[in-house]
Amino acid sequence: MTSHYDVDAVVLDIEGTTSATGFVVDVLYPYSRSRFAALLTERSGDPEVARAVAQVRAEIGEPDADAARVEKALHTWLDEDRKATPLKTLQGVIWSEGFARGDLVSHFYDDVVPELRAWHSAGVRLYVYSSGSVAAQRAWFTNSPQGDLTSLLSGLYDTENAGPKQEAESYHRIASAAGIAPDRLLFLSDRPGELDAARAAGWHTVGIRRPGEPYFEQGVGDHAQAGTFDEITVSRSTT
Ligand SMILES: CSCCC(=O)C(=O)COP(=O)(O)O
Ligand SMILES: [Mg+2]
Repeated sequence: MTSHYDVDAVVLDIEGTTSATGFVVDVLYPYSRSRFAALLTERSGDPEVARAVAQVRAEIGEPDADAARVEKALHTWLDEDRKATPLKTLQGVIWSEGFARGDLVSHFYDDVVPELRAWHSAGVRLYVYSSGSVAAQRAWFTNSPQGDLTSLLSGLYDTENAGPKQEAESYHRIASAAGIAPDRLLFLSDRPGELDAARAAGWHTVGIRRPGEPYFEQGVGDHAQAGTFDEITVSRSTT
């Protein structure tokens, strides 16, 4: 069934929504896993790396953890697919360099990019809100099989600049940063907890349910749902 939304902006989750979780887990995760050790030992003085390492140490409650212990924690979080902010920051450093080097090309489901172009042409602003870091998001949209998509985007939000994805406060923060009223925002995500938080902040929500994705069987509760982006029509009235 096609649903229609009159909104000023659509905010996009990535993994499970625009793009396949399998691609992230099978391609991106191994790429970062094999490069953490070098990053932690050779670039510990980089401010972004140092800040993330301090966050890992705080999270595991070991202020003096050495590089090997930090690496072990990162591997455990990877195995659990835990969306920990410092893990995502360090992955973002590694991935953005991998994309720039041409080692990586991102993935978008076939229905996504044509709809993003159509919504953008209709004057609807597009934002990303993902657990992946802003650096990773930028690299992801720059290096897509369909070319550089960053001109479609008005802003990028992650758990560092907006907060946890399952807390309503994060969605209030994004609405206020974007200068858009909550009821003029539509959030697309595969995870019911994220959709619940967005709705609690007054946003419209559509759960994206794609066969084979981790949340497909669980469903998206009582949120509106779509299997593909072309089941959603979006426009922006100017009155
Ligand atoms: C380009 S971001 C890489 C994917 C990732 O690491 C991630 O955690 C995505 O999570 P999402 O919140 O988009 O489901
Ligand atoms: Mg997701």
